[in-house]
Amino acid sequence: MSPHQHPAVEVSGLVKRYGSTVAVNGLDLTLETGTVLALLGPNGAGKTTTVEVCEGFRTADGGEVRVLGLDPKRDGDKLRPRIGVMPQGGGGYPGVRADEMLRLIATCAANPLDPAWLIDVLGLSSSVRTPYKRLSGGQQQRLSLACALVGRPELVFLDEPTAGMDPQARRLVWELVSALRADGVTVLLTTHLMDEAEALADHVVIVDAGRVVAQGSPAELTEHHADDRQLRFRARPGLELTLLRDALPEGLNVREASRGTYLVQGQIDPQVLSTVTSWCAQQGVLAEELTVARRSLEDVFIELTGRELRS
Ligand SMILES: Nc1ncnc2c1ncn2[C@@H]1O[C@H](COP(=O)(O)OP(=O)(O)OP(=O)(O)O)[C@@H](O)[C@H]1O
Repeated sequence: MSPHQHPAVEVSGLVKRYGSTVAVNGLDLTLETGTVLALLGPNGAGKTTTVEVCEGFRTADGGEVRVLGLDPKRDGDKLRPRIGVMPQGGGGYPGVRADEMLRLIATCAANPLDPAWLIDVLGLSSSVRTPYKRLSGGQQQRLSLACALVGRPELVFLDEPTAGMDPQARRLVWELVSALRADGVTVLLTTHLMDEAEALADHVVIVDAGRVVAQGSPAELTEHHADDRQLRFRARPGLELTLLRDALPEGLNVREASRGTYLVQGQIDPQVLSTVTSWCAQQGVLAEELTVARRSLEDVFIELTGRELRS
């Protein structure tokens, strides 16, 4: 069978428990070869656990997982040379120097990329002799990404690849992921950053409490309610919204989406905006950061999970 006849990753009904905690609760996802999939969810949603089962680091309690057509646990020896893994939080030896670590990993690969080139591309040239423990969090992340890529994997797992990075380093990583995609490499990444998912992913899977709550391309997820807009403002938490609901036309959804963040969703017209600001004035409430916008991926995420994203 040609390797392109099956998806790069196929997960169905995945269940994983830690004692009484159900970390993953019947999760399904399909990652097509040559595409980028972003797994998006609040803290503790089960993203890392899912990725670690796919990598063969954890054993599932139920469900089916196929990675490049293989069982990650049973066929780990065949799978490992074909995948690259960037774990959450780096994972380097404290005393090892950046270039030593990358060269060591490169020696394990049949046809590695040039470590010096990767060091340069990832902006680590000035820190090659720095011990891992003295690298900044963002530098450790970049080194970890280099280690995941040096073996020219067909499929890469990136667990929060830009966590702790400054905007410039983040941009670098985005460019690298786009270049990987252009080269036909398949990528499964986890992220809390909407702009990251929107910029990089062909397919976004939103996960909450171990289950998929929505999935699609970023455009599909946001265009579902293309005519709807969202009015959003911040004010003191716990405002009583009954009077506001009564004053607004039917069909608008009004709620405190997360502590101190209020949303009015639906057909927002100038009259609705005026009603909301008048109500705020009556309540003696200064509505801060008031915006009216089309629904973004972040709005979809908050609506589905009831949680703000971690910044
Ligand atoms: N080794 C473990 N032992 C016990 N419980 C665990 C372990 N790893 C994760 N969990 C729990 O399983 C659930 C899912 O965790 P997981 O790390 O997979 O979520 P996540 O979506 O990756 O979260 P984050 O964004 O914070 O990394 C959480 O409730 C977490 O506390």
